[in-house]
Amino acid sequence: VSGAKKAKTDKDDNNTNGLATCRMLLAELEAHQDAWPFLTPVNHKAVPGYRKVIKKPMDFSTIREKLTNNQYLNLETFIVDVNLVFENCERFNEDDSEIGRAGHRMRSFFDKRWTELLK
Ligand SMILES: Cc1ncccc1N[C@@H](C)c1cnc2ccsc2c1
Repeated sequence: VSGAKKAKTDKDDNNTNGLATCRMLLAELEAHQDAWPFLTPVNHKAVPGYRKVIKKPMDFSTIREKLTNNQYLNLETFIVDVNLVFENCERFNEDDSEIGRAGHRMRSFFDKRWTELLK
């Protein structure tokens, strides 16, 4: 029947719980030129003290895994993990270091992008 209202289903609103936004933001983080220190879990065997100092390690590949396994309820829980990457970086690395500077650049990039997307 023409004009019949189509039932709204999740697949229609492809940004259910902001997960499409999470996928877009994560792809941009992974592609960023300053992402290199954050692409894989820090190898605590190769980085003395890391396991003791950083209680909740996080990196972009782990976030990718969690997103793929549907472990993020919404954009907020995703943003908590992304911010954990940057908090760990600031805790362990000097601001005036290669990794420390990369972390600051990545954090300001991310803050700008998700606030733009949420406007
Ligand atoms: C984010 C972070 N925080 C503290 C220590 C390491 C790292 N990143 C790892 C991948 C890493 C591990 N090893 C090296 C060696 C040169 S750069 C680099 C990066």
